[in-house]
Amino acid sequence: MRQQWNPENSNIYRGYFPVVPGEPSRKEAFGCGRDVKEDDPTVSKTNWFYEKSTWPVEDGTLPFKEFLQGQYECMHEACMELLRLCAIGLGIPEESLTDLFNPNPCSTFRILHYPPWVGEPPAIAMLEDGKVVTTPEHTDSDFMTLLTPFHFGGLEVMQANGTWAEVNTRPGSLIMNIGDTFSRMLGGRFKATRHRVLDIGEDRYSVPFFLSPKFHGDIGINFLSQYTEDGDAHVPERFGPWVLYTMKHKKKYFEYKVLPEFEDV
Ligand SMILES: O=C(O)CCC(=O)C(=O)O
Ligand SMILES: [Fe+2]
Repeated sequence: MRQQWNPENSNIYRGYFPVVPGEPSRKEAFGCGRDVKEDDPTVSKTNWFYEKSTWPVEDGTLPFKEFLQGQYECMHEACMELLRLCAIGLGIPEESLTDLFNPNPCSTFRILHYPPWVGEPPAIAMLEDGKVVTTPEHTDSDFMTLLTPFHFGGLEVMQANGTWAEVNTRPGSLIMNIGDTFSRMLGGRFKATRHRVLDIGEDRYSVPFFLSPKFHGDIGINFLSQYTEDGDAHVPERFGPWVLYTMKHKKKYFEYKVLPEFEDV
């Protein structure tokens, strides 16, 4: 469990977080990343984006750590392939987006459990039409998300006309969401997907892979003009400080409320 909920633990960012009463987001989750090399000189010790993933003790019945680490790499590779296709579609060199994730992406692979509301949900979770959320509407702050929803319903996306549409899940398929980082770099040419999760009245599980650039990756605006020599000049900006500011001051998700500041230059 993260330090926020168990002061005996040193992990701040990776690991388990519990259901928090009174929050409109009703979920518990375990998240892991790809560990950086112990002595990587490019990674500051105070940078908790790169803290080592923490793992539960295993009893041998399920290779939990090995399975999740394997799935992380599988999802990472799928994202790289999708980004090569995006680059081709945007008319820029094939590896111009994948470079942002090499060698130390800040991505998180998360397994999520949404228990149904028990009793009356807090007013903050209720929608006007009587629906109840277990995750309020939001866009993901990352670059791109690949989501495994299994057969569970409950996920809704906002359409271009401003109305909500239910996502029909197909077991064996993935859902791809564009995140704020990618959308902002492209001046909104790819739109960040606004989405929310509704209470389905029973336990719900989903597995998102939040693809995030390396801490020093340049995610500045007008990204394309570096290649097209067209439009306003690119403004370099590092992913880490930008997303930290967004998470702490703009989005204020309960699971990130107490993230400490750090200097990493
Ligand atoms: O559980 C889902 O279907 C979506 C999860 C989600 O939107 C998120 O964790 O950001
Ligand atoms: Fe999301």
